[in-house]
Amino acid sequence: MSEESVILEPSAPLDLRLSESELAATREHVVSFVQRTVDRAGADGAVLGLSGGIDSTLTAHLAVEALGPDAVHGLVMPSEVNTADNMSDAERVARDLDIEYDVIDIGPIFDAFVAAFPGDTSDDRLETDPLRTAAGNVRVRIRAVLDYFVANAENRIVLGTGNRSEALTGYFTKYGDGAVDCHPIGNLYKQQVRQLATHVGVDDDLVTKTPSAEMWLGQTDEEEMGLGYDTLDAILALHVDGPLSRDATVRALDVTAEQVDHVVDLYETSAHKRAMPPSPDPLHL
Ligand SMILES: Nc1ncnc2c1ncn2[C@@H]1O[C@H](COP(=O)(O)OP(=O)(O)OC[C@H]2O[C@@H]([n+]3cccc(C(=O)O)c3)[C@H](O)[C@@H]2O)[C@@H](O)[C@H]1O
Ligand SMILES: Nc1ncnc2c1ncn2[C@@H]1O[C@H](COP(=O)(O)OP(=O)(O)OP(=O)(O)O)[C@@H](O)[C@H]1O
Ligand SMILES: [Mg+2]
Repeated sequence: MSEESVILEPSAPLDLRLSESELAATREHVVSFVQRTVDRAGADGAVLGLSGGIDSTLTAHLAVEALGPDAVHGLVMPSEVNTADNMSDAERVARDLDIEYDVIDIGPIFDAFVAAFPGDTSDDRLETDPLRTAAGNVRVRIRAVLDYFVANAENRIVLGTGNRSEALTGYFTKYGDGAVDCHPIGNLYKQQVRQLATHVGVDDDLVTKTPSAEMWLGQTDEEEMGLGYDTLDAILALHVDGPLSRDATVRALDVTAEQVDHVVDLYETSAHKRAMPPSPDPLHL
């Protein structure tokens, strides 16, 4: 973590945990959602990217429960900014679930994109924003292209792995990891993703791993967003999704007004990522 970044947690975090019976109901709800979505699409199964992170691991577990291992295809898509540990965890998940999977090195595809771009794409520039984010988003979008190649070729749908915390803050790449056919765990805050993962039997080291988009070396979600998931989830649940005012949220969570404003800003500035691209109203000439 860089010296200037500070991740603040509330002194009294909101307890968003689900009870065992709620976890069982949520599991059943998501599994039947995946079954229904595949059925309605007339598809033969699903494809998803496996990163070794908890969102894709939980989604893969629930997809296998819904469709059976033969109907789930995983893609592990490393590049030079992914850690070997994460990629071997991704393969471990596929092997443990007994699903078909491919490992596709996206490094050469990314290099071709960079080589085709007419501007200065020297390594120094690619490691500094705004090009660092732009380049990371290219990697994410390359994975989406490969997901859809498999979906088209094998009559599958693409399963997204986005959760509610990411959706409400816009913490995903538009038309990258957001380019999917459905989000099975899209109603769960990150804390609930971890809890459901434990409930369905995901290994503890995967549940407790530090969340990272791996768009560049050393990236972590919490450092980039400027607050920890427990704080973020609590503010989302009470204020953005819930009825509490800004001041009541500050009092209830012992967070600062600036933290609440920061989350509201993430929510408001990412509205375009949660909507269909707009066109002007029809003009009847
Ligand atoms: N108001 C508006 N109305 C319509 N469109 C608007 C817009 N503002 C920006 N845009 C468009 O959106 C673009 C910016 O959005 P986008 O291209 O997504 O790029 P951006 O949001 O800048 O970057 C993606 C963010 O998501 C994070 N991420 C990505 C992938 C995975 C994960 C993870 O958790 O694993 C996290 C990543 O670390 C980064 O912070 C602009 O360049 C513009 O084209
Ligand atoms: N190297 C990769 N290979 C295959 N898929 C990937 C890779 N990196 C990211 N993805 C896909 O993009 C999704 C979004 O990444 P994200 O980091 O939000 O989720 P995660 O890695 O599953 O969990 P966490 O947020 O805890 O790191 C992943 O769930 C996965 O489907
Ligand atoms: Mg990740």
